[in-house]
Amino acid sequence: MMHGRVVAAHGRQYIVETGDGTRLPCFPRGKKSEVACGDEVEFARSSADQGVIEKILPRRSLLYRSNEIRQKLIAANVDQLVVVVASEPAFSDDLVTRALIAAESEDIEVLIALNKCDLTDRLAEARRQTAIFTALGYRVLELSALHHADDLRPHLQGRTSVLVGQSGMGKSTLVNALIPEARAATREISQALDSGKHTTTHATLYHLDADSHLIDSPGLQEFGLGHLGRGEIEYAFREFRPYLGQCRFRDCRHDREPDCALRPAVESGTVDKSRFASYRRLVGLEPAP
Ligand SMILES: Nc1nc2c(ncn2[C@@H]2O[C@H](COP(=O)(O)OP(=O)(O)OP(=O)(O)O)[C@@H](O)[C@H]2O)c(=O)[nH]1
Ligand SMILES: [Zn+2]
Repeated sequence: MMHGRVVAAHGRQYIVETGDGTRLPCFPRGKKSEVACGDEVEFARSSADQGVIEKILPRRSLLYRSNEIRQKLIAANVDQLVVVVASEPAFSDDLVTRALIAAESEDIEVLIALNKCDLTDRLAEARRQTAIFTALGYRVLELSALHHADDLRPHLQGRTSVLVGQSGMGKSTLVNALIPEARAATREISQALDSGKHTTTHATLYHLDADSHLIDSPGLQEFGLGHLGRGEIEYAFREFRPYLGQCRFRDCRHDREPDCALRPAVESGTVDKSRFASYRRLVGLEPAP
């Protein structure tokens, strides 16, 4: 049995890399594929150019994505989530909040990268949006992937980070600037996995240096929170924590229950109203926009 790390995931196919840099396309044993990019695995060679993943080693962390139908794993063993937003086009606060919740629930650090700061038309508005997160203690880094992508590099040092963002925020521009061989690597991986078909991989891990790694997860539109209960979601709103457990009812949803401890904090402005509105949408008290 060999030990390796999953550096690319596409459907049920994976590329596993060993310590000496050798790479092998692998399938998981069994029908259900629960392997994620970043996983440490034990695998065996089943033919000259293919292997079988026999075992997933214990994970430090695990992030999910989802569509309407099901949850999928996006990345394992990451220390940091980098959420790329931009001055334009406008970005969704709810999507950022979803990403933050996914990170909070796995104890992953968060960095919000506000990209395209060279485009100033909407910059003030974008800064108003990120200020809410800064006030909550999240780090926000202003960036221009086109001109100064290297500004992100120190924040990736010594960690495994996963980059997520809505389409158009400049995530690909950032990856290509930080990892010049990314395009070639992507081509190589899709060849190995799909024998030439033009499909993008769900997630790819790139090495920045010996102990700094970046996982790019294309087309990530939405963070699946289906695996989280209401209690975990409310806890992930870090500014709610002082009020949790203070309501009259233990299972208070902070909706219309009497003697709710959280609602007065929202009404007085101590807790940001737009964040409370996100909470209501995320737990289904309010329809999603
Ligand atoms: N002015 C400016 N434009 C940028 C910057 N970063 C990216 N862009 C542009 O924004 C557009 C979208 O960038 P992409 O890197 O393709 O965005 P993406 O987030 O990867 O989007 P998808 O590929 O749809 O997931 C492109 O036209 C980029 O050239 C930046 O820092 N400044
Ligand atoms: Zn309450």
